[in-house]
Amino acid sequence: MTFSERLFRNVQPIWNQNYHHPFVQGIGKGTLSTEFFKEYMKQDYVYLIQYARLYAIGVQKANSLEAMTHFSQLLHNILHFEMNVHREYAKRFGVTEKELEQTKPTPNNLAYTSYMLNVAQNGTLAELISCLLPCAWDYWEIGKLLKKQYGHELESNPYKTWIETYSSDEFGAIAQWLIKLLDEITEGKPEEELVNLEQHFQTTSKYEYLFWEMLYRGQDWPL
Ligand SMILES: Cc1ncc(C[n+]2csc(CCO)c2C)c(N)n1
Repeated sequence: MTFSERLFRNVQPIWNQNYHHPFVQGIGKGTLSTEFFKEYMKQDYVYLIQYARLYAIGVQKANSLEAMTHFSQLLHNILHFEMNVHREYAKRFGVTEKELEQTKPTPNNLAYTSYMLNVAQNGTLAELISCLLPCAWDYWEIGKLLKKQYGHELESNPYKTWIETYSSDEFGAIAQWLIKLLDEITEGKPEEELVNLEQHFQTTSKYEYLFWEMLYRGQDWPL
């Protein structure tokens, strides 16, 4: 079994919770209120700004020119394409780009990105990938599952673009490339190191769940 197969198998209890989360299901059915989705776009926008920095650190820590080039491509794509989905939705819902950019991250959002940035800056390339992979992989799985479950009524779903984006082969290819690289660089590594990497993978998977929770519960700072 490859390391990524082990990660995938062990993370299922967490990812299942993500998939069944009422916020995610609301996107799939198209019944999630505009107000909720608007808040999600705002929080996710500032999340992606921080996430993009992880790819920049990937450029810095890459173990080959090929990996370096790929990380820089991912950095470009997130800034120009994925964040554009957010900008388009925001425009549709009357949120300006400035408003998006100036969103204050909630406690969970800030904790999630701070955790990844800390590991990325102080850890190895394998640690960096273990942290950022659940985000790319789990969303692809969610996108595919929602498309399978609700694909027949997608035309009338206001969140169609979101579902189409994350279930697409292009997004799948991002996760697949990260998986391949992680499997390559962890081959033959001692169990102790793999346990540490799996810990990062599990932690950021739990943060993915907490991201949906914070949106659903309207988490904010107390003061
Ligand atoms: C909280 C949160 N988690 C995951 C994603 C999805 N996502 C973010 S970056 C990326 C890979 C892009 O190269 C993917 C799939 C999101 N938007 N928001």
